[in-house]
Amino acid sequence: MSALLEAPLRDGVGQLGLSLDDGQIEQLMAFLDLLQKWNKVYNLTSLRDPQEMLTHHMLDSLAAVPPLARYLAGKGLASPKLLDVGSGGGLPAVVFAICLPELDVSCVDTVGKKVAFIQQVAAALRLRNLHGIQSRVEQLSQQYDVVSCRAFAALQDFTAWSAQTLRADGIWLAMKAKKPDDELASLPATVQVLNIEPLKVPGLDAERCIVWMQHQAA
Ligand SMILES: C[S@@+](CC[C@H](N)C(=O)[O-])C[C@H]1O[C@@H](n2cnc3c(N)ncnc32)[C@H](O)[C@@H]1O
Repeated sequence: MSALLEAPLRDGVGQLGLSLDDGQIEQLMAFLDLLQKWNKVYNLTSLRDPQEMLTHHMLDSLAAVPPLARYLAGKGLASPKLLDVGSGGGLPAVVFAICLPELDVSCVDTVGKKVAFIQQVAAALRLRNLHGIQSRVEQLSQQYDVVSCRAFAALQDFTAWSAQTLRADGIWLAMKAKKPDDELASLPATVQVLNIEPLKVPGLDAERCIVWMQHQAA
């Protein structure tokens, strides 16, 4: 079924200016298949239509890859580490791990079966840079260069609950629909907003952005 989605996926990847090899396209397609196959068992997403999964989940997540890649290239880190908070079925984490093989991606979620799904995806797609952690993010102590989220929580909760996991010189990447003015206004002085970057998702006529934030220097 989802083989029919390969052409629109390749088209979207092209529109985003991403250069992915055939192996990476195969991994993205295989991830879509696994999401569809296990959705009912693991309750990963409310979307059931494969075409919607492509646009609303996969292309939506892919749209954040070029900005993330630019950030990582600018930092020049030898082995960057990202934590995706509340990653559920692996969005955007699995897409990041496929497109950026040099990035080590950890997914934290409270729900064991969602973490089991991430581990299953990592094994099936041979993604050695993808890991699942079952925990509340508040209970983690390891630190990361980038801490991301999508459809997780208001910015003030996301940053408060994950603050101890972000290195002093690290960055938060929060994927949002339209610019969340109320949430931005509620952020404490300890969080500095660096940029609100609009995203254009191929095939989706909707507002999307990344809110980039960092620890405010004391
Ligand atoms: C709406 S889902 C979003 C899933 C995915 N990021 C996406 O965009 O489709 C939010 C996820 O956050 C997880 N979650 C909620 N509170 C959490 C916490 N304190 N720490 C870690 N995960 C949490 C939930 O179990 C759920 O899987």
